[in-house]
Amino acid sequence: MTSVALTIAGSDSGGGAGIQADLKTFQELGVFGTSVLTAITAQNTLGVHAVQSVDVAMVTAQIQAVLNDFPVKAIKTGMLFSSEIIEAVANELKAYSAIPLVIDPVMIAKGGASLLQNEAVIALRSHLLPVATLITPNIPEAEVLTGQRILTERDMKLTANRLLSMGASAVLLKGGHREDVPYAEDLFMSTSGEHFLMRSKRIATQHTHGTGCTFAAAATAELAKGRSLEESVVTAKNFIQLAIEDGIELGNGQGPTNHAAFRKRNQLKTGEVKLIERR
Ligand SMILES: Nc1ncnc2c1ncn2[C@@H]1O[C@H](COP(=O)(O)OP(=O)(O)OP(=O)(O)O)[C@@H](O)[C@H]1O
Ligand SMILES: Cc1ncc(CO)c(N)n1
Repeated sequence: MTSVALTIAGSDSGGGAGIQADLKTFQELGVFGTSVLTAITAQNTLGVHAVQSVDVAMVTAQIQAVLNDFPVKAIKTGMLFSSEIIEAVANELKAYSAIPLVIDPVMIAKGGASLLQNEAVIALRSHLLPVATLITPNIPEAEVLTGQRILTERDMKLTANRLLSMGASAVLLKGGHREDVPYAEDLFMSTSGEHFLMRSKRIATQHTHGTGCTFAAAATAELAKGRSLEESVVTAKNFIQLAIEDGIELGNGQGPTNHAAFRKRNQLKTGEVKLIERR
């Protein structure tokens, strides 16, 4: 049977992030993608030029339309924009707690534009973090969620632990923003005690628009296929590594990654991503 995943996120007219990145990633990983739009952004590789949120009632109607009809096996949230939308999403998903839920706590686009209203951080923390099967913050997002500064690997571990104590079942803290190390290293930690770092070569490129969305969407697709959390994040890391490595130079700014790279190579490049400190 075809595996189905749902993304609840914002539209990126530039196609590299948001709903568009999620649907492309689902498709590349062999999963049927459904979507609920929370906001529309007028966006390209140079930045976010305008944002308009979707009415809360319309967000709710989309979620009901999808979940009442499709056998959704994993759900991902991305840009949620306001506390009203966060509350509505949390409320609608209450009846579906058996479906794995990946929360990508999108706050700020790479160019600096805000994709989440300041006061909505509280709603994210209180309504979605506690029901997350996996939360995938980047370093600045994890700092906002916990109030802890992250400068070192030790800080990453302390912060991931803090996010678990705030209610998430597992945390994947992305290290893309750490410029003090020559590699791109993400930390996985779960309440079951599992813990490892995923290290890959840091690629020298400015074309990293949508890396976070793509990573979380790949993990969601794998969960929809019934893979374990650990397998899903490892595949997602391989997927994003190849997508960045095979970047397609489009636009005049921070370009998108190549969502087709993983399938094109048709295999995991073993050795590309190292798992370290596995416990
Ligand atoms: N230059 C790079 N080379 C290799 N991997 C990278 C690079 N930059 C980011 N990554 C990887 O991409 C994934 C996404 O991390 P990142 O911290 O960039 O997310 P993000 O800031 O949420 O992205 P965005 O906001 O653009 O969606 C992580 O697995 C990270 O290790
Ligand atoms: C719509 C949207 N969602 C998420 C991001 C974060 O990459 C973005 N730039 N745009």
